[in-house]
Amino acid sequence: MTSIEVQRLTKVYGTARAVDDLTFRVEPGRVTGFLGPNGAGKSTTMRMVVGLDRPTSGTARVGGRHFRELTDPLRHVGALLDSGAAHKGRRARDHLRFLAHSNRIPARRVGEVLAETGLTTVARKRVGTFSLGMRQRLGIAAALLGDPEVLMLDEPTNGLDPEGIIWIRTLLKRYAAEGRAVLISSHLMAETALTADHLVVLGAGRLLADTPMDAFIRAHTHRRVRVRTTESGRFHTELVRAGFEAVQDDTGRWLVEGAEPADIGALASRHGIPVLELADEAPSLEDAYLRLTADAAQYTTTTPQTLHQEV
Ligand SMILES: Nc1ncnc2c1ncn2[C@@H]1O[C@H](COP(=O)(O)OP(=O)(O)OP(=O)(O)O)[C@@H](O)[C@H]1O
Repeated sequence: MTSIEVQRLTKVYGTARAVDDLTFRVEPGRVTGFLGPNGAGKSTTMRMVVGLDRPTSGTARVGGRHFRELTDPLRHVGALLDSGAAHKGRRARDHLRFLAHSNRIPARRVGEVLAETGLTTVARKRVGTFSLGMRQRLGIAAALLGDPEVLMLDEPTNGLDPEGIIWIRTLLKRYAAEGRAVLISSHLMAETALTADHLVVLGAGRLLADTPMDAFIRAHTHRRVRVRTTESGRFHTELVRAGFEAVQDDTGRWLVEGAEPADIGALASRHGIPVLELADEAPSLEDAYLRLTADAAQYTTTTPQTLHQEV
């Protein structure tokens, strides 16, 4: 089983450190979500993994080897970094045939990946006539062509329709379940929460978190209970008296921080306050991510040398 190993990886453009002393591993058997604000260094890291950019220092390896040392690299690493990479005048099938031939991949794989990505009926069309979503599917088909142990996709859902988004989610999970290493960058938090088991989060080129999804959400959010009552004012008074912190949303519901529904239900009952709604608000990946990146941005402006690493 193969992993991606990034070790003290640094890329400097001029005076900017696009990637800054980054160390993490993408383990086989799970989907790793690669998150970070625009310009955090995700694409640059991925480009260095597949040898499209040269590190200023440090290493990025696949199964212990540099990408350039791999024979027939598409058979080891499938990558989608730029769905516009295929020549516009070329037919989709010919594009894949060329890639298969140059990587000594059996020609039958071309038909298989066209079918897998839903492109069979447009295989003879020129790439220049493709929609954004079709180009994205072709990029994914190219990544899958060599039946690789490692899959690395930059924003795989870009341009995909709702059916396509479910399809790629299912495919990535299946690949991981087969023991492959899967790394996907994304800005779509709800989608990442459904797809990834593990997260690597960057901020300004540095590692902010390398942690299982559940642990990440737990570490950066509080549980909240949402309550609607007919006696809002009295309920709030009793909450405060019992030591709870609560804010009211614009629908009049109270959001009680760090509370359990049973405690809040019991409190309301003790004081004879009718409860119309009582719900556990599951914290989201988006909440956790925004909290972490906001904290990190604040921290970097004050103490740039000692950015917290949650590894
Ligand atoms: N070829 C280049 N020359 C100069 N600077 C570059 C180059 N490529 C990337 N950068 C800079 O490196 C930093 C990291 O960019 P990168 O594209 O890796 O971020 P990203 O996390 O993938 O962002 P996004 O979420 O917007 O795709 C940015 O500040 C970017 O401007």
